[in-house]
Order: sequence, then C-alpha cells, then structure tokens
Amino acid sequence: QTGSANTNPSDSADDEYITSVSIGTPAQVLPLDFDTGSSDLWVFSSETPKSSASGHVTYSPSKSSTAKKLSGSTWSIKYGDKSSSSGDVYTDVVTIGGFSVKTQAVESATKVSTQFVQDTLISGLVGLGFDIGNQVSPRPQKTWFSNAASSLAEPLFTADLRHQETGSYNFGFIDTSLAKGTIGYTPADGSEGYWGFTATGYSVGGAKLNRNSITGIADTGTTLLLLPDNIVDAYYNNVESAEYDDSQEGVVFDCSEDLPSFSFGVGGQTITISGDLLNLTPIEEGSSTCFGGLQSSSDIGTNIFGDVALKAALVVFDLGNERLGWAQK
Ligand SMILES: CCCC[C@H](NC(=O)[C@H](Cc1ccccc1)NC(=O)N1CCOCC1)C(=O)N[C@@H](CC1CCCCC1)C(O)(O)C(F)(F)C(=O)NC
Repeated sequence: QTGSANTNPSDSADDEYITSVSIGTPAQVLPLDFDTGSSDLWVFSSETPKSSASGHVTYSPSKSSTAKKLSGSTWSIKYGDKSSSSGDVYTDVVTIGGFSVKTQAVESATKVSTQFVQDTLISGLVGLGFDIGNQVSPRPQKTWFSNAASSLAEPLFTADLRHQETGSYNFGFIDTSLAKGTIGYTPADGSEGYWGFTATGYSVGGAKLNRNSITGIADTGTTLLLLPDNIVDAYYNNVESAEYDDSQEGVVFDCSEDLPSFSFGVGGQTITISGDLLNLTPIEEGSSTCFGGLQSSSDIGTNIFGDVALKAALVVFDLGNERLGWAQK
C-alpha cells in the first residue's frame, strides 16, 4: 500500500507548506503543516478557546463516531521559533494521501501561542520525526508515519517541496521521476527525534566542494537553511549589497542582486540550491530589499536544512534503513 498527498506553499515566501488531512468519521478535513522536525500530530479543535480558534478549521471529536478519548493523556510542545501548544489526546482514523491509520493519536489543542492563533492558514501539525520525540505523557504516542510504516509497501516517505508550486509527500514509494539526479543515501540519526545527518562539504557559486562536514537535520517544518557563521559569511561575501539587518534579524540584500548558488555534498551526490531559491522574499511588500534564505544557525545549536534546501531536492526519509536519500531536482 502507498499514499500520495499534494502540498502547497502557504505564501509568496514559501514560509510553510500546507497539506490536507482527513480526520474522523465522517471525514473532517484540516490543512496541516507536515513537520519532520517534530513528532506530534496536533490540531485546533472544539476544545481550543473560541477566541484563539477564530479563522481556523477545527476538529470536533464529538462529531466523529470513531473518536475515542485517550483518558489521562496530555501533551505540551515548544518549537524552535518559541511558538507552543498543549492539550489532551484522542485517537481517531487519520487519512493522508489515501492511506488510513485507524487508531492515530490526535492531539487536541486546549492552548495555542499567538503565532499559531495568527497563522490561520494551518490548523496544526503532522509530526514526521522519530517517535522518541513525541510529547504525550504519561505514555508517548507514535507518529502517523510510524503507525503506517509496517503496512506501507516500503517503510519510507519522500518530500518534494517546490518554490511557488504544488509539491508532494509520497508514502511507501519513491517516484524517481521527480528527481533529475541519482539518489545519494547517508545514515540518519534519529536519537534526538530529528532526521539528523552529515553533509560532506559545501561550495558557493558552483566551485569545487570543500571537505568541511556539516552535521544538521532535514526539517520540512523550518523555512530557512540555517548554517554556521563561517559558511554564511563565505556565501554573502559574494553578495555586494549583503548586510546584517538587526530589525529583520538576518542578512538582507538588494533584490536586484544576482545571487550565487550554494551546494552541499551528501551521500556521494552534490545538491545545488540555485541563487533564486536563496532569495526568500522582499522584507516588506514592494520593498527592493530582500531577505536571505541562508541564515546563521549560531544561536540555535543545530544546523537546519529547512525548506530552502529541501526545495532543491527530492528527499527520501527511509525509516526502514535509518537513512536519508537526497537527489538533485
Ligand atoms: C529556530 C529554528 C527553528 C524555527 C522553525 N520555525 C520556522 O522556520 C518558522 C515556520 C513558520 C512559517 C510560517 C508561519 C509560522 C511559522 N519560520 C520562521 O521562523 N521564519 C522567520 C524567518 O523567515 C522565514 C520564516 C521551527 O520552530 N520549526 C519547528 C516547526 C514549526 C513550528 C511553528 C509552526 C510551523 C512549524 C520544527 O519542528 O521544525 C523544529 F524542528 F524546529 C522544532 O522546533 N522541533 C521541536
């Protein structure tokens, strides 16, 4: 068995990617953010304060004949961007891309932080990280993919995120036609709940890859490519107008600049992110100053290959073999 779901950028900056998910009987369809950087499936619900839920599609367990309360269970999660949510837990049928998991833990939000209240484009997250990262207590729950893996043709999923166009999350199979290059595989470290891996080197503007390894995570839930200062500086030294903007908390430059590409090595392959994928967006509507897709990871503590990097590749999240595959797109 397999599943295939389309995913769409939320806005002109590809800030996040939205995928429709069916929950319950009859189906309640919610727009959710698939996130390989976390391991909880949580939703805005009938239990979310009305003032917070305004403008959001919500899940009502009371309207689902297959919903069951997981009594005594609660959850609470804090994300890298300081957003947070918490609540209680139900189990229900969850269908993604035509594949159904009958008894999936659906974490219902009784509290959501301001960022989530304001982001009416999504009604929650589908965590696609490792089960060890799940935040339900007293008994941690499995992710949708972990529950699905044993029934899928292959225990893997792929992410094909695209700039300003529809992409896909495929479960149980690899559609190699989505990629131009060969898929290079490298071991994945799930010990922290993330899809951790080590890139073997990098280069700017098509130069030869150096051999400076970069350890980080493949994270569909993070917008940017976040790397160490030495790499960020090496890149922006090639961008005449680049400067750090305190108010934007990142490097900005003239939107008219012709940005160099950025490449990294992984699994014996080279993934090249084109210059235009590295220009995220004007800092404000109509501004001629643009915000960089590559920014510093120095105050985070880990390097993050987020959507800016993932848009250049077909990425295989292979749970069965504990490995990540990367192919140029
Ligand atoms: C500091 C490094 C991580 C920052 C990362 N967040 C981000 O990357 C958010 C995502 C977002 C987009 C649109 C609207 C709202 C949020 N974007 C963001 O901070 N920016 C600011 C810079 O310009 C680009 C957009 C994050 O916390 N990612 C979470 C998942 C997100 C949480 C907030 C809602 C969207 C999903 C994560 O799970 O991927 C994580 F791994 F970082 C994490 O915190 N795991 C526990």
